[in-house]
Amino acid sequence: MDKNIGFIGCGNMAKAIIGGIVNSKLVSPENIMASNPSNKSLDFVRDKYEVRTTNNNLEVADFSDILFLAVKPNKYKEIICQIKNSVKKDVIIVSIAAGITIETMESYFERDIKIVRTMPNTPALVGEAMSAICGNYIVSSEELATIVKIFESFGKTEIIEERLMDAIPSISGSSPAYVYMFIEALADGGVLRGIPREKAYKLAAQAVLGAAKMVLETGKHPGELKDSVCSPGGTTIEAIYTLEKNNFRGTIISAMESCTEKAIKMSNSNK
Ligand SMILES: NC(=O)C1=CN([C@@H]2O[C@H](COP(=O)(O)OP(=O)(O)OC[C@H]3O[C@@H](n4cnc5c(N)ncnc54)[C@H](OP(=O)(O)O)[C@@H]3O)[C@@H](O)[C@H]2O)C=CC1
Ligand SMILES: O=C(O)[C@@H]1CCC=N1
Repeated sequence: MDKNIGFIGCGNMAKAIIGGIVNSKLVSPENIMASNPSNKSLDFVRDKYEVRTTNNNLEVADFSDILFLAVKPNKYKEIICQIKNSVKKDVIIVSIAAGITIETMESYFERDIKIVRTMPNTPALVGEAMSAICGNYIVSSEELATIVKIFESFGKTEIIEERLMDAIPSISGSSPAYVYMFIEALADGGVLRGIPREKAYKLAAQAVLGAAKMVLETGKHPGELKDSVCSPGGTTIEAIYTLEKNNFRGTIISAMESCTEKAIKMSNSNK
């Protein structure tokens, strides 16, 4: 792709996306530039992915046809005020922040500007991100398709109505964290019974990967797939009974509600 892609902020999420894009070879490293106040993560992406780096956000603003704002949500106002007069006229701004609406970003820019609001996740680094995407009224369908192509270089995408964006962290943006906790718990349970820890992580993580692939590739309902694991009178149904008694599903849905409430609160407070 013949576009310059910039990243203001080079933390966990920017590093994952840069790694995903470079690994996919969609864009050549010299067409990617990242800025950050401290050098550690810049040195990392420069050494590992051979992308351009700078401490100067304005240099990235000036360079980019597509500009990712990869800072914390509470920095968006400050960053947009800093760069708004330095970005290219037709730049597409890509937000990856939880809890910042398109309307809020438009108000920070104080003029018509192309904005695509997204919610990716860190598995971008291994080409397995899940990203929700929506554009503002100025972004054409071709421009949105270009952004989707970039996100598809490091994972899967869904176009989502903006009114649903505050619910996306709970299901795919933040959920890798709970899945890691689940994998850690599975491994601990194995270690409790004498399975060596490294083998326990592999056994647990591959079981989660395989189960996720079954949902995505068979198209079967997760309940049907669960039933096929539960031999009558067998081991699995004992585990299911314990999970149900301990409100496994209710606990996950409650956690997701907390996540979404936080995103809504952030969207309101960032206005
Ligand atoms: N982590 C995740 O799983 C996901 C995160 N997101 C979103 O991604 C965004 C970034 O999150 P994440 O990567 O986790 O956060 P990090 O804290 O890892 O990264 C933020 C980066 O911004 C840098 N920064 C701070 N101030 C400035 C500035 N003035 N100019 C340029 N860069 C600056 C920080 O540098 P320094 O450390 O030197 O201060 C840091 O490297 C957030 O908006 C978040 O909502 C979205 C989906 C998933
Ligand atoms: O914790 C956060 O706020 C960010 C957004 C989604 C994942 N991490």
